[in-house]
Amino acid sequence: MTTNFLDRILKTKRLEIDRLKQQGLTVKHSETQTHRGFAARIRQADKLAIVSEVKKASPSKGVIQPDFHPVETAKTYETAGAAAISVLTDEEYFMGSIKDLTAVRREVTIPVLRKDFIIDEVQIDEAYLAGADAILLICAAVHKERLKDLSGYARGLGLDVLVEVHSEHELSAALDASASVIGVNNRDLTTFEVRLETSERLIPMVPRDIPTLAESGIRSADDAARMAACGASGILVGESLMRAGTFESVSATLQSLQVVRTTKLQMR
Ligand SMILES: O=C(O)c1ccccc1NCC(=O)[C@H](O)[C@H](O)COP(=O)(O)O
Repeated sequence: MTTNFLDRILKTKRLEIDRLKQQGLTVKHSETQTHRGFAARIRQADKLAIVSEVKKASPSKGVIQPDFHPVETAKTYETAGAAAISVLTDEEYFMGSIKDLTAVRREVTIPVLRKDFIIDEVQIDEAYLAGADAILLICAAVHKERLKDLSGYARGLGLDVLVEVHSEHELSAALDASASVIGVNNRDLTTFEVRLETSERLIPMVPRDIPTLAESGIRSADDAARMAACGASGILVGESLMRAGTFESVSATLQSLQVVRTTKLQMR
């Protein structure tokens, strides 16, 4: 049997889940928290909503930003007009941390997404306790029925759920799982190949009342305009913002991506 990179990541996640369960990590019902609406921010943005990602490294690119300051980066994103922040919390493959999420959430006022490979309720509890407003669920990582369970569990805690798809088949599972937002990942997580055509094919199939994000490989105003033209409510951008460097350069990059939404999109 061949093992792809996603399988490798999920194997690591199962070990992390065992550790979290051994620690007895769980949400008590008295621990109610106020959440910033992630889906609402994407829906309401008058231009293409930019979910800006705090991402030190990735399996496909290695170290992206060696001079990594998650809180400063997130504050720059917010000042430059990001709709929300995505924090990669995976340690082993992305050099992130759940502590980065807590620190970022404390210093910004916009919603914060936990970007990780979530396959168990205990990881949702961990996200909740760390202060996340939303979590990511990846269709390629869980079976259809588990996706529904995990989405229902997160929404029961008041978290928004971004469900990520890469094919028609996965889109149907995401719709069944009552996603708050549907993300189309342009990156194939098994081969790392990036094709913006994936969003162009799938986003028009999403019912108009569900906000959508085009994810990965968006580097220029032209790319952003292509995503807006196919009806995306917003885009999720990591690498090109992380490589931008200075405050001025990050702001200029982010603002260049905030293209006008299409007429069709304004109706979402
Ligand atoms: O980025 C990777 O190499 C990667 C590999 C395997 C699984 C997931 C991966 N990335 C997660 C993401 O979805 C991206 O960080 C996100 O969409 C931003 O993409 P980009 O703008 O291309 O950094």
